Amino acid sequence: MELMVEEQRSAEERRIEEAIAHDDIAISVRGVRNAFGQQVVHDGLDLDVRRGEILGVVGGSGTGKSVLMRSIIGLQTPEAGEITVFGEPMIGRLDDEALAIRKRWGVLFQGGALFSTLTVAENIEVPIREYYPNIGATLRDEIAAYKIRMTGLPAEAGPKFPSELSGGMKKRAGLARALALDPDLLFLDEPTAGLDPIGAAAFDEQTRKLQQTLGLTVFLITHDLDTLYSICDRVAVLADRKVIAVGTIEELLATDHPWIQEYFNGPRGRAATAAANKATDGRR
Ligand SMILES: Nc1ncnc2c1ncn2[C@@H]1O[C@H](COP(=O)(O)OP(=O)(O)OP(=O)(O)O)[C@@H](O)[C@H]1O
Repeated sequence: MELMVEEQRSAEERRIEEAIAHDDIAISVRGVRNAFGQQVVHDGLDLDVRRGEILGVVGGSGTGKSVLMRSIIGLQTPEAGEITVFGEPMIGRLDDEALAIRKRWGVLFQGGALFSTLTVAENIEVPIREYYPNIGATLRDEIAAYKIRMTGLPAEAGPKFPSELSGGMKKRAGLARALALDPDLLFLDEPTAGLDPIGAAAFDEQTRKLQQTLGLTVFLITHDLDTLYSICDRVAVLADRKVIAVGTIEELLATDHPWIQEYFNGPRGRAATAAANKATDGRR
């Protein structure tokens, strides 16, 4: 269900659509510096996210994964550097200036961040109300119902409040809200945190399926090694205030950075490798 009707599209929106269709780099981050008082979180951070990939973002606690995501989506203003999304500069752009690009992404924040006083359907409708105030209640409800189905939630979830949902259902409701505007870019901050392994694997599978069918570019922050092995095309590693390496897991394993070796070759990393190899063998 495409929300964007032809006459609503401004010249800027058309330019962004062109970029989305043709640019190979969805997000470009160059020389970004973020600091909170004396604490420097990023310094000279560079990263490219390729169009159509799932990029996993990993790093120790506090290395600034969420701050990086917030910088890209304009919730945090870096002290220095450049960030473009589909060629549009993001730093220092006022909310309404970057509106056309903001409509093209969806965000699932850590913990889901659903509005507790709104039902699932009402939560999904929030971005539609905000960005497309002319869309009527009936169409809004239809879109919400469609997104509920799309993320694997039962139809009965629509009128429920977040407090009535399981952890996995809350994540799916958050994902449904992130997909409300048919985005091209999806930001997921630790989507499988707090889910049991079966729920986490199902969520990963849903993410992969949606990414493939909708042609999404996904920026995915995670600590979950299984997620990295099962659905990420490439992985970016944050350490020492920068992205110290980015590539496939195989490419990362060929580097000799101690954190990367410890992370992927530690006991949990080895278990995830074995599970991934078993899954690949099973598919042959
Ligand atoms: N608004 C803020 N004010 C002050 N410090 C902040 C703010 N936001 C983040 N920080 C600090 O920046 C650092 C990076 O935080 P961030 O949440 O990005 O880490 P992370 O890599 O996502 O960690 P985790 O894996 O634990 O979620 C932390 O030390 C955090 O305390």
